Amino acid sequence: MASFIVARSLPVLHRTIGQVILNDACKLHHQSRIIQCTIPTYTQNRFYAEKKVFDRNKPHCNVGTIGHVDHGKTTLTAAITKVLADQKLAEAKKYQDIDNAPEEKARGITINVAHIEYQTENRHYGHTDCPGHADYIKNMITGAAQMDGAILVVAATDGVMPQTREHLLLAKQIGVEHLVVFINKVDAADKEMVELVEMEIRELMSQMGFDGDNVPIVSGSALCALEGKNPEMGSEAITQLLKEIDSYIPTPVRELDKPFLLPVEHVYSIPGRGTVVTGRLERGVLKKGNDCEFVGYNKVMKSTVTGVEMFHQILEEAQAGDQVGALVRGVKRDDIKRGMVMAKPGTVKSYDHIESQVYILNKEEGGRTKPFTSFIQLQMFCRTWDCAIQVIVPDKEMVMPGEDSRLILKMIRPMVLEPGQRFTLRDGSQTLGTGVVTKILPSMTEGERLQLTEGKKAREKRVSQK
Ligand SMILES: Nc1nc2c(ncn2[C@@H]2O[C@H](COP(=O)(O)OP(=O)(O)OP(=O)(O)O)[C@@H](O)[C@H]2O)c(=O)[nH]1
Ligand SMILES: [Mg+2]
Repeated sequence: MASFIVARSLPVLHRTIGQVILNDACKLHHQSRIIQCTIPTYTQNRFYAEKKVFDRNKPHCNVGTIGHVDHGKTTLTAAITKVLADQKLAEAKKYQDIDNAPEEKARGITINVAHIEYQTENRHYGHTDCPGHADYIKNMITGAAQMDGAILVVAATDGVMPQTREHLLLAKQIGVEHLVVFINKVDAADKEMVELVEMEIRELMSQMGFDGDNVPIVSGSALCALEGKNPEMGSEAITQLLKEIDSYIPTPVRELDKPFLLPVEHVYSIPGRGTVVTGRLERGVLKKGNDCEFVGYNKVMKSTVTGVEMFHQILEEAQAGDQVGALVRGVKRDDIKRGMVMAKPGTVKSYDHIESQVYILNKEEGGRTKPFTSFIQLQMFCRTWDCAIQVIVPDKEMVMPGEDSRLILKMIRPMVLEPGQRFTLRDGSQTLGTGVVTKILPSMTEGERLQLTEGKKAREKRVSQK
């Protein structure tokens, strides 16, 4: 901890005083509004605090918790930080620190994804805790899109449930290939039940194209670990889980030599500092002083990066794969939106008309039961954005569930896309398929776009009348 001068308005300090350890100098200067105090890091994003420089001494890997609502993903996230904090490898996060939005506290469920940092002996981790509730699947998709591997949490008391399947499916489609399973709540289930759930998971994962026979499955109780009870199913199970994560999820090869690209996940305005955008750096290297461009939603805005951080620690340079916060100059918070891409100027463009190859899920995989034809309106999810689209089936009358098909997609607004990029298609609350961009087509005319907008409005009207 370091001493430094804070010359800010007192009400701000008063609000955060619980987290600030004041020394004698502070009390002396209290009246003169110049406060000297000792403070671990800035709180409420309002302080200029002395920050640590991030020490890149281990490979960085992004993981996270997925699974059905209430199976214990947030409890497990908190438990991991507790167990690692005991080894000085993390800062312990309480359950309430992770689910900290008022609605999350009131309902006891996760709504927004939360990013947490910890380390093992081998790697530095960014951990994304995803919501399990079906209503927040959109947030889950964004969260999972940033993971190199995931922890599937299944409660022994429930076994496989609808969002266990759906999250597995989405993970597969998004390209999260390596999963480790944690069977939770073994304190509330008997041994036979745990064994049955394990068999059920292996079978389901094999069906979905994962290596179900060999996937590491650890059983334990996140709650016991968090409360420091029953170490065998508590802290020891967490340690075992971390070992499996370390060895089973490979560190991906990062594209460091390409121009940088960061899909924007959140935008914050920090008084006195400016606008900060966060997200996972998809490729390249990002440094303070780099010129950048925000592209998406019919806009292109130029800016300059004036600071780069990871988990509130200063980065000399952010590398692909890092969970980054970038301070940018000259753009307001309201100018930037989640879903835009921050990239090296001139390296990306947005498009609204593409050709793609898409696999349409069958009923068993959670997809549609009926075929569809041209002009169906769907929602396309990609990186951190989603957008209404109209589908044209160029080669045949209709596409059956379980089929692979070439599809032309017309988007209601241009977004950043490139050949080879993967995406998910959803119809209301149902995942319909997964695809890859194969070709960029000439931009739509104003008339075509207008037709699309009118079609979307008519559809929304029909849905609201139902
Ligand atoms: N008995 C028992 N209860 C647990 C355990 N882990 C979590 N719980 C309880 O299960 C409930 C749900 O836990 P959460 O961690 O919020 O579940 P979640 O998966 O994050 O839920 P969503 O994010 O809303 O999908 C809470 O009441 C926890 O205290 C466990 O190991 N044993
Ligand atoms: Mg949760």
